[in-house]
Amino acid sequence: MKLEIKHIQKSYAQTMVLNECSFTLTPGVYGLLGANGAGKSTLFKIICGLTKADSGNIYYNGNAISESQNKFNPILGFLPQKIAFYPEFTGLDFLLYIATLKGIDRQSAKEKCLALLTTVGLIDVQHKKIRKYSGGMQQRLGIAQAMLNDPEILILDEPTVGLNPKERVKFRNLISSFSDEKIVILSTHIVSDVEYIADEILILQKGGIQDSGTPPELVQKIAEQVWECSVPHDLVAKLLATYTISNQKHEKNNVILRIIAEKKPLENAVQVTPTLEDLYLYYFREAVHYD
Ligand SMILES: Nc1ncnc2c1ncn2[C@@H]1O[C@H](COP(=O)(O)OP(=O)(O)OP(=O)(O)O)[C@@H](O)[C@H]1O
Repeated sequence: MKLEIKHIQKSYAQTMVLNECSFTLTPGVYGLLGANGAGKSTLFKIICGLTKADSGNIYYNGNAISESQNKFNPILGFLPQKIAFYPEFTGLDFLLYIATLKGIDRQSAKEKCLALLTTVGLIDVQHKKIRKYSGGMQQRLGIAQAMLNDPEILILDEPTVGLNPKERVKFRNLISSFSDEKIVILSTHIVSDVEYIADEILILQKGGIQDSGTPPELVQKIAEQVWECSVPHDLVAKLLATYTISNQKHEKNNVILRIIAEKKPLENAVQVTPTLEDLYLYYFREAVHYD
């Protein structure tokens, strides 16, 4: 199973969003990391045939999907960033409706919907109207609809938005159990969500995949560039303006700063083991603001 994204180009008016974007996915879980506006949703919509690329193509097992989107759709599951629910539908009715749209036969549809509602922890509220669901419940229903056709390729745009910590853990387990022999690609701003489940991280920046690798491989790139040091409170503002700071812990008399820098930033700085969170800051420092 192979999904190849080749030379995708996409602009909106004068803004180039994707520029010669190319990468290949085989079965596994991929975390797509990118700053706001990097083009993650655009890329997903192009793969799903909801937005047209200006040029380039996508191949599934060697076949260009633009020429056979209808054949490709049944093996695809997609959770868009903003899903349009019918608020007066119940959770079960909504899934049955999506099952009809996906062409799942009526007999197995109900069975599948109930099984998925159980998996995402909504079975007890299956007859409740969606407008009464919390944000996290709606998100879980969105994840369920994406999985309804047991897709070979599952694309989830910010799937963990609105989930509480307990739901996040459940989500990770759900993806791990689902991902066998499948391609799962998810975007998120919450680095810890992909740190544990993604086999590979893809860094989307400047219109293309700038870097990719397992979390330990990627983190290795900044192995000697993460420092911790204790500084007085009145020095923090100046250091924030000078360095990329991935964390600050305020203590009674001082502040412990975690600084990403090629050279030792302060006399008392000690090198520490980098995390994926540090790496995110390293790549997207220009896009991160503290104001
Ligand atoms: N339909 C559209 N018309 C014009 N510009 C668009 C359209 N869709 C997206 N854009 C712009 O393209 C860029 C990429 O947007 P996209 O939503 O793909 O990024 P993203 O990485 O998913 O961002 P976020 O993490 O904020 O959701 C942004 O500058 C956005 O404003």
